Amino acid sequence: PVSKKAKMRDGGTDELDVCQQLLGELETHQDAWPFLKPVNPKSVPGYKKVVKKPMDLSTIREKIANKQYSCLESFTDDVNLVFDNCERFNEDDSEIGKAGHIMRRFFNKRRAELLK
Ligand SMILES: Cn1cc(C(=O)NCCN2CCCC2)ccc1=O
Repeated sequence: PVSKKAKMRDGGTDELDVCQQLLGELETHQDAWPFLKPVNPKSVPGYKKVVKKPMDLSTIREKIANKQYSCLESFTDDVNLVFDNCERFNEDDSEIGKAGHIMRRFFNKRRAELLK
């Protein structure tokens, strides 16, 4: 049977390259400001109780560095968690709620483009 290692394609962009490319584009997006660092539960009343699994772009950056993502799918799950948490806690027409929708649309569009 083909070993897992054998799946690596020399020189081709593998899944990890796609994750790093996508994360870089998310971090530098003008509407990324609510998502760059973990939400500070002291300065956001109710957040700790409401949001069971906090996630943010700096934590995702750290998980990539620590090789904690096995595939693009596990990376995508954490990115979606950022935006799902945002929808749960913020009104759609709030500044942060609007930023979350913009960022999620941007992510899905760029991911599809990079996988084509
Ligand atoms: C994702 N999210 C973020 C916040 C938030 O206030 N983030 C801090 C944003 N500030 C920008 C410059 C310093 C910090 C609140 C609710 C929420 O769902």
